[in-house]
Amino acid sequence: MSGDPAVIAGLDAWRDLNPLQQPTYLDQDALEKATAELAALPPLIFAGEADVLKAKLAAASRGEAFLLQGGDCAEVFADATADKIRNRVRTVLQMSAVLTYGGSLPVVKVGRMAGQFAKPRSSDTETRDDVALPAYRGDIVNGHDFSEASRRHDPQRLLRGYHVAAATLNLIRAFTTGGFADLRLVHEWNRGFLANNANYHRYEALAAEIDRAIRFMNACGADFDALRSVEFFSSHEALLLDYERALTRIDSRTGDPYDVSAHFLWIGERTRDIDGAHVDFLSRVRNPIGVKLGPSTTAEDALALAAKLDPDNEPGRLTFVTRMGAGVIRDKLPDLLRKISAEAPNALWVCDPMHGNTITSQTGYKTRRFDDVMNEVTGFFESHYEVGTVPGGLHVELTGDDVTEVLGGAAEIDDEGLAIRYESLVDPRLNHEQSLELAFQVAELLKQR
Ligand SMILES: O=C[C@H](O)[C@H](O)COP(=O)(O)O
Ligand SMILES: C=C(OP(=O)(O)O)C(=O)O
Repeated sequence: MSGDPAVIAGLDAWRDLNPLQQPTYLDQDALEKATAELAALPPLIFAGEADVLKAKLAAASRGEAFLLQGGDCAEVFADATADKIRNRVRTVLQMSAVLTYGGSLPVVKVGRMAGQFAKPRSSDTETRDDVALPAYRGDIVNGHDFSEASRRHDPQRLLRGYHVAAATLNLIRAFTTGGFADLRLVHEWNRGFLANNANYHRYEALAAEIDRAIRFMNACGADFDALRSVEFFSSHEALLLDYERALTRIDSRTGDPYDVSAHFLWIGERTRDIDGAHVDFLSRVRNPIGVKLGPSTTAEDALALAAKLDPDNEPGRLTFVTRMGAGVIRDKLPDLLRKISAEAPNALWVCDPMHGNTITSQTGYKTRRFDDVMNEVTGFFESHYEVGTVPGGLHVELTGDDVTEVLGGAAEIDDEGLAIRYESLVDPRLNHEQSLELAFQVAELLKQR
């Protein structure tokens, strides 16, 4: 038998399991060359950092912390600019300040960033004016332009994805450890936003309270070095198994495999088949991992996933991300929680209020209503409070920019308003102000714990 730890760990078993939602590469040699190059590149994260995150997620599952995971639906290579990355980081930091202060809980900050490049699609093709081309599957697979050349699945994009992820993560690390994330700048993060918006006024008031508390503690002689930097982790859907496999390494400390493309990886709703390739692959790496649970999830499905992905019930290992839809969460989730919590007591439960609430606007945009998003979050908290389990976090598609992709919110974006700045290439994201509004409302729900 081979002594190769990757073989022993079965890291290639997924190849025999007909993975869903994969690109179709016409040139297999080019794919092999690209993945060999990826496999020789340095890791994007260290296994020890993934372990630190795991311990923090374990705290969240016990109700001692709260997970905030957010970022683009699909990161775009051309948008990996300093401004856009800073805006997203700042949005997560501001939301986190609101949640920490309002909920009196540490917030674990995880970006859907530095690798969220691949998208599962409902259809393999997109048709415009009788021309059918492969669907856009994210910048790591093909281009968004509607031409044959752009939509071709190109393995070179795997390498570009790695380098853009590395540059993004580098800047995130600089922002979050170099002083930008210092809690004493809580006011600065709000600078430049519309003065006449209720959510920004509300944020200013909260920032003033935080300032006062900091000044008080300062006067008491507290040491504020710890406020200078924050821990900020990366995550993405582990969809492209050629990419994830090439970035999976054996940890020299423990001899265990870790997927070093991000700290946290999740399995999407479309690829969570218990016998499928994605579940098999992520069951074999030691990162903290998540799995999305949509409205069709049965207790048996979730129990089987827990048994396979987290057979030892390891604290912080498994996160269930529910995305039921505002209309059904109160019917579905309490029952699921009752049936699963005894068998998987250490699983962390997180709410994704976006993916069950997608609609098409009258003007033809793929959108969501802010009220539905909020309604699902409220249903999530109510379900946990009813059953006595822990509502442990939030997973949202958001941007730091002033886009108009989600209907409603304090700015009351309406059907016509969507056209003003609809920039997402796949799913609609909360803009900066809607994200803050969500955080304020979630802080209120956290207070009821
Ligand atoms: O982000 C989630 C999915 O990739 C997305 O909702 C699929 O969108 P589609 O139904 O337009 O393919
Ligand atoms: C595709 C996604 O979600 P889901 O798998 O829940 O549909 C996503 O989070 O990008």
